[in-house]
Amino acid sequence: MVMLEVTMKNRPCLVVGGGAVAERRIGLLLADDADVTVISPKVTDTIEKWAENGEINLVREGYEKGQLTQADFVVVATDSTMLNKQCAEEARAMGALVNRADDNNDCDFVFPMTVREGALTVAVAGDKASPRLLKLVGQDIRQRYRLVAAIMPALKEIRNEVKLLLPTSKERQVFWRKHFGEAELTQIIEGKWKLVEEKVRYAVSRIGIKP
Ligand SMILES: C[C@@]1(CC(=O)O)c2cc3[nH]c(cc4nc(cc5[nH]c(cc(n2)[C@H]1CCC(=O)O)[C@@](C)(CC(=O)O)[C@@H]5CCC(=O)O)C(CC(=O)O)=C4CCC(=O)O)c(CCC(=O)O)c3CC(=O)O
Ligand SMILES: NC(=O)C1=CN([C@@H]2O[C@H](COP(=O)(O)OP(=O)(O)OC[C@H]3O[C@@H](n4cnc5c(N)ncnc54)[C@H](O)[C@@H]3O)[C@@H](O)[C@H]2O)C=CC1
Repeated sequence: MVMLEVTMKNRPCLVVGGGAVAERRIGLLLADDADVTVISPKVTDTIEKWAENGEINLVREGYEKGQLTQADFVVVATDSTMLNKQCAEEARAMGALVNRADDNNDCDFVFPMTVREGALTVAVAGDKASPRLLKLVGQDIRQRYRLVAAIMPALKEIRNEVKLLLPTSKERQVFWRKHFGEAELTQIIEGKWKLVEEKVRYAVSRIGIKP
């Protein structure tokens, strides 16, 4: 599998099933403004609220063969293995990519464990070995990189300045490789961003000045 970030805005997505797993996936899709349709006779309270607020289109029926509407991504998450298998086959025949909650070998795409902390997004996948372990790793990463996330807006600003001062991509690459490396990352993690910022800003101020 190749890990990608996909823009879901206005993209037709279908979720079959309305339980806890479906709810989690719908939440992720809505966070990027996907066009979500849910097919399920029963749904969780949260899914019910999304439907009331017009955030999703809810079809209150049990999925039956031949009932799927066109979608780019289909999440299959009913509590019946037989139904899930049938639904995944039908969705694929329509050309959709399928995520099947009860069988990790029958997925065209999976949802990696994703942690967001400010501007930082880290996604962790684990060869489908243990979602529980992924969750723990994700929590650990969020903790470890909290300070990194916090300084990202400041670093972005410096990067934009460097873009204006150094005209070629090659020059910018050389600049960043020289002034921003593992040692700086360690300092940021240790809460010493101000020191790093000072050093990098000094280097920026020296751009164009012969050593
Ligand atoms: C393949 C994948 C496909 C996919 O669904 O995309 C898949 C498949 C399955 N999960 C199962 C079980 C559980 N999944 C979770 C939790 C999460 N599962 C997620 C991803 C993925 N799960 C994809 C793999 C990604 C990869 O590994 O690279 C996370 C990361 C993201 C998310 O779901 O959004 C989310 C954590 C985030 C969160 O909780 O916030 C828990 C933990 C819990 O509930 O506390 C349990 C119970 C404990 C356990 O089993 O470890 C079962 C067995 C069902 C059964 O036994 O019947 C299958 C099916 C199978 O294994 O065949
Ligand atoms: N991928 C993952 O992270 C996990 C996957 N699972 C698997 O996913 C399955 C679903 O898990 P939960 O959401 O917890 O189950 P759940 O029991 O909470 O929800 C099942 C949903 O399927 C719906 N459903 C039943 N028949 C249907 C039909 N004909 N058409 C449409 N919807 C129908 C029900 O109305 C209900 O909303 C589990 O059976 C399990 O195999 C379980 C835990 C985690």
